Amino acid sequence: MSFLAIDVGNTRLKWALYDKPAVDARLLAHGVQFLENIETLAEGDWSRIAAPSQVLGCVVAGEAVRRRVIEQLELWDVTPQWVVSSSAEAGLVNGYDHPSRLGSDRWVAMIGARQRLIARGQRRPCVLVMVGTAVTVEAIDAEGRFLGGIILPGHGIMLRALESGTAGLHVPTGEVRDFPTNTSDALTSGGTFAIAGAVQRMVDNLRRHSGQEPACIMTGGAGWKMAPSMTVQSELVESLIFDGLLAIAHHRFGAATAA
Ligand SMILES: Nc1ncnc2c1ncn2[C@@H]1O[C@H](COP(=O)(O)OP(=O)(O)OP(=O)(O)O)[C@@H](O)[C@H]1O
Ligand SMILES: CC(C)(CO)[C@@H](O)C(=O)NCCC(=O)O
Ligand SMILES: [K+]
Repeated sequence: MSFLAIDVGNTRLKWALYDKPAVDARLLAHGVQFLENIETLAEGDWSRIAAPSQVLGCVVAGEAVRRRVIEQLELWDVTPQWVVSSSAEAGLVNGYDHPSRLGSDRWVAMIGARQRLIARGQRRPCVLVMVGTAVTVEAIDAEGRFLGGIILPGHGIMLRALESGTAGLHVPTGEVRDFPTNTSDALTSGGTFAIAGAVQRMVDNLRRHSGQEPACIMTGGAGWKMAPSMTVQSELVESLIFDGLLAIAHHRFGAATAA
């Protein structure tokens, strides 16, 4: 009955094992590996967990990485399924020009966010921020339609771009300050304000569009670093991609299992 959910980002693979493919599932085990260490999974972390009966993943790291993950999954007699963004799934409608070109991590996280609001009886517009290797900021209306979103470089990419494009910006990580007075603080605050400012702008856009105050939900490996510097009130939910994978699995496998 157990269900393995996998999120393969551009830097790290995150996995979580649940007792069933359903929104009320219990977490049994979880872990994370940098992409360069994927080959250790079958003989390492995954050798210590019970064989899952279903596997559902989302991959944005490319086909070669996906194949390396599939090789590790050969440890068990299970055929993994991979989420491809579609025009509608699990209560969310996709407004992208070409729905399948939307990153599956964005799609899955939005499904997780929508599910979370509905569970609380909050049918309100929502801005979803995902802070990973890249940062995405999505707008979802009160009816569950993804209106559109933005992609910007993550903190690490911003810093590396500045380091490689200039002579004088090789400095240690600094602090976030309102008025930075040294290079380290100026760079760290610049990256942080870029992300916080982009979120503020999307919240303004969505408020203007919908005439309602949007909820703001944040997720991703570096979400906790951004949380203290946000200018809009936001809720940090570390597990949003897994919540989304559970919601999709619930629709795909759960109904059949319960019948
Ligand atoms: N102070 C900071 N604030 C925001 N982001 C930061 C900060 N410091 C580092 N980062 C960036 O956060 C990025 C994402 O971190 P992490 O690898 O934990 O996220 P992730 O969700 O696992 O990423 P992915 O899913 O893309 O693999 C890193 O590339 C790092 O550059
Ligand atoms: C934007 C990222 C890198 C965020 O992880 C990923 O969702 C992706 O590769 N997306 C494909 C392009 C798009 O979403 O429009
Ligand atoms: K991600």
